[in-house]
Amino acid sequence: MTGQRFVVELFYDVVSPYTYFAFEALCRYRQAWDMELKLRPFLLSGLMRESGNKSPAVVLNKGIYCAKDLHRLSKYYNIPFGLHRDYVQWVLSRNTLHAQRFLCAIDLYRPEYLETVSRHFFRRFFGEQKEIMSLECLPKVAAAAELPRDVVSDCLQALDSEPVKTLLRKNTGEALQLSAFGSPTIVATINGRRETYFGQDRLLLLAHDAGKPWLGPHPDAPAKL
Ligand SMILES: N[C@@H](CCC(=O)N[C@@H](CS)C(=O)NCC(=O)O)C(=O)O
Repeated sequence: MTGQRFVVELFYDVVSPYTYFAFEALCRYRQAWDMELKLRPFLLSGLMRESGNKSPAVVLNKGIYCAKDLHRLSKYYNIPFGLHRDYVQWVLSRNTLHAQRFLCAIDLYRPEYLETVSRHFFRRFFGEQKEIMSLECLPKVAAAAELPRDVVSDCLQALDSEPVKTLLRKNTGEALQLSAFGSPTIVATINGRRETYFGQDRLLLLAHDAGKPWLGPHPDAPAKL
């Protein structure tokens, strides 16, 4: 690596369970990798459509496998996790446009809250198994994230505004240009080049390519002797 700051961008949609683990893992690795982590909310349903991909939820055996895989990951990362019994129906019939626009509004107007609000969408959906697709859930997520009231109302009012729509389109379009087809899409700038990785399970490969250590799910925990 050259002397430049190590930058990693996470293109993400809070509908994606694998992305929850990637998000928390990257947040945990900020210090160990001396990394600037840029959160880039995008719309997975739009990306899937534009890239010609389909949700893994439409293949029954993949769905069965993923349910097991995600529970293993929950133990590995020590992150409480579950899927609502209607999860598949929810993700196939609704999208996260409101949630992802809300995150873009926060990124535009109060970016210091983007990480915590993103985390509370994930926690609500996968920790509490409550839906995150409605407009009504936005103030609840914001309250759980302790967002100041004026920020909540400003961001809610901005949901249909051009700057917010433009940012969501920009992030989704940029991911598409980087050959993305799913979430999490992780883009690391290594020796001046932006390299694209798909999946939380590629973090160890990203670490290898960037010359950073992969220290498992808890990089800050003291090593067990
Ligand atoms: N192996 C990946 C799986 C990630 C994954 O399946 N993501 C879903 C959304 S939850 C997706 O976008 N899938 C697109 C695809 O598999 O083509 C990981 O460990 O993160």
